[in-house]
Amino acid sequence: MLVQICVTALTTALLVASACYTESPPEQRWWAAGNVAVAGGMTLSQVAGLPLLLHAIVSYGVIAFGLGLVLRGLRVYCNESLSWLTIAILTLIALLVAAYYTVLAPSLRARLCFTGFYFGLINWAGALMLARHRAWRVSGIAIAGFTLLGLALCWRGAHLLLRGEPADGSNSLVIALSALVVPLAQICIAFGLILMVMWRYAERLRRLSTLDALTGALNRAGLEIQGKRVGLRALRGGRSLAVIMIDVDYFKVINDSYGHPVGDEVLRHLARLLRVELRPHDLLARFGGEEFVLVLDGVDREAALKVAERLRARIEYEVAELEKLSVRYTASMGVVCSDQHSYDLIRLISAGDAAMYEAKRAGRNRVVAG
Ligand SMILES: Nc1nc2c(ncn2[C@@H]2O[C@H](COP(=O)(O)OP(=O)(O)OP(=O)(O)O)[C@@H](O)[C@H]2O)c(=O)[nH]1
Repeated sequence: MLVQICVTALTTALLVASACYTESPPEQRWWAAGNVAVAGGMTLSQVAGLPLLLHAIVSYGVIAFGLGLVLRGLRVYCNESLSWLTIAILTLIALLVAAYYTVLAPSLRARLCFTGFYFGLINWAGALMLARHRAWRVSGIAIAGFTLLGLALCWRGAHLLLRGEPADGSNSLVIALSALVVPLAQICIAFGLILMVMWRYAERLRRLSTLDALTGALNRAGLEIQGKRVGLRALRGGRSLAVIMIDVDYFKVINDSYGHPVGDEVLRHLARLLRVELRPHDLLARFGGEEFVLVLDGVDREAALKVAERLRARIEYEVAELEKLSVRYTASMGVVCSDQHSYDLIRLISAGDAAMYEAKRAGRNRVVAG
């Protein structure tokens, strides 16, 4: 039990330290608070000489409360919530049953059996919550930890139920094994939870570094990474790759007439409109100021021209409804395809750009093939 308390203290310190980072998400704070409560409850249950109320009853309530906070953190991580009422019920059940087997029908065996099964089930509920979220690669270690801890606790409970008083079984293989498995599972859970948060940070950073903050389209870095992938895929599959360069006409006039915030809204409006018209695997990137790029896999020159013409007409027809005003705008487009050029995205973009400028020179609001 001393090993278990030491490991609990260590994993709690780890979770608290990681939750102290100012940008830590709320779930991490719930996990840290929950672990502090569990560690406190375990210590209370082990300190001899404490009043029976604290030692045999309150301690289990505190552990159940701590596990409730951990569950709340897991729900927050999965973008759901767990009410305080549920946590209060979890705590109350532990308190009432512990009180029953301490005061009304005193039995250490029954109390330990119940808490083994009860805390085991709560840990399984944690594993289930994460499993339902289906991010196995990210939360696999934490799921394994919760499952293992639940298994060890239920196993201990079942052993006590079948074998009699804890004193009889304290030297048994089951108790020895569970004393090994419980700390191992606690370490798995602590590292698994921290890993989940780190993974989320990494994913957020990756998104931030490849997406344009204003429109949500890919930025140049994102286009470079994903464009290369799409180009290779098309080349290997023997499919055409089309690029459409889109540039808003007289955008400076929109900025100068209505102000930069309205110009920004127009760019957002255009990105939304383009996204709606595209297939899920097409790429949309903001190439610079008011210029966007579309990369279409498996689309030849004729089909790309049709797509561009459809988009041009849609942009011309649509009205960007902003807070107090409506703005109409048009766009010029340059269309190129790997059939006439190469699969090299940089070359396709520069050829598409030349075609787009041709469209500008020819009077704007038109599509030119390169
Ligand atoms: N609101 C806003 N304006 C931007 C942004 N990036 C670039 N711009 C503006 O976009 C305008 C681009 O102007 P120009 O290059 O002259 O192009 P244009 O007015 O669209 O003219 P043509 O392309 O020839 O039809 C400039 O005024 C830039 O300040 C942005 O993120 N938001």
